[in-house]
Amino acid sequence: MPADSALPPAPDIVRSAYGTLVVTDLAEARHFWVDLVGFVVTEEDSSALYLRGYDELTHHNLIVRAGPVAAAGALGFRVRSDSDLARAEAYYAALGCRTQRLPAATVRGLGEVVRVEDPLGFLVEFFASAAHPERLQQRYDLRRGAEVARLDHFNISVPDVPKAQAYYAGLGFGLSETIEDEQTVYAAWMYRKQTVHDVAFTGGGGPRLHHLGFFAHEAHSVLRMCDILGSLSLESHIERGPGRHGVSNAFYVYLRDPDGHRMEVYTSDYYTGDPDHPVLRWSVHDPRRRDFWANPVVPSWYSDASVVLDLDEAVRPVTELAQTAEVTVGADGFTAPSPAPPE
Ligand SMILES: O=C1C=CC(S(=O)(=O)O)=CC1(O)O
Ligand SMILES: [Fe+2]
Repeated sequence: MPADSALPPAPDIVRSAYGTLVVTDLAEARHFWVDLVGFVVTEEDSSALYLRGYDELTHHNLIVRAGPVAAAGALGFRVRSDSDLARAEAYYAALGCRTQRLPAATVRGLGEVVRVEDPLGFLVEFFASAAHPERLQQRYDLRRGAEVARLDHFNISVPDVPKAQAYYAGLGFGLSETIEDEQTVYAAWMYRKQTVHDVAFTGGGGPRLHHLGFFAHEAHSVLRMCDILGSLSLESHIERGPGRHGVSNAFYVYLRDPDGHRMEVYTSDYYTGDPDHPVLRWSVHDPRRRDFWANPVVPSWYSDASVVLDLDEAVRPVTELAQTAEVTVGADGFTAPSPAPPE
């Protein structure tokens, strides 16, 4: 990767804005994401759903589209102005990445989009202008399920966490929290908007999408989502939690959709907007790091993630973890934290 000084200016990224999931049964996925989780349908046709949360003022936070293989498509970032689209093309060309400029409305509800295969192997899209559908923030009468407000973050599974951290630092992302020891950074959380993260890196085979994180305003929404699934005997969609994170301090639950794509309902993290915002570094030996009450992380949360597509819609090959694993799966199938250092 060229030194940052040799690169043209990076696009001014405002926030992570939408994810794209390819599903093998659109009707089944619609039932999960709309009927159960409660997303609002901005637009839909026979091949795709354009969904948004109740606070989202642009066209969508999630595109769910039909395809032959369950996979993650593009991760969408909002940039500040149209000139940032040209910056994105120049920046990624200088990185040796393939880029495409898509005419307005190619992605429903958006103006021109620059689509890129980024250096980590993910498909990302940059957009500056978007349609503004009906404002739903105070339509409490419509709220259902987890009452998701907006997309909050992407969590991506990467074989080399420091490489991912350096790439996003080059895009001007701040660092809010890490999980590390003297030798390794196992995970990191980075932001453009003034909250804990727009993107997080989980060490593992990649490029894979670990999960899409969606913000809800109240911890009650996390609990209500779990109660709804329990009431319908659909508790198998609950993978991990509910609980309180150590990292981010958010209250959370993770769900798996019918194709196994992971989503998180996430609430009450914190402000990171001051220029001297200090990094919170968690020891990998701290059992409270991922769940503040030290409830164990289920093995699937570390092992499973969604494969990703390239510009040609082909599934990207997965490179195995290229650094020390954060945890090892014990003989009983549960994770065993890395051994504490000798006293
Ligand atoms: O959003 C998140 C915030 C914290 C955590 S962790 O499990 O507490 O590390 C995971 C996460 O990246 O999904
Ligand atoms: Fe998350």
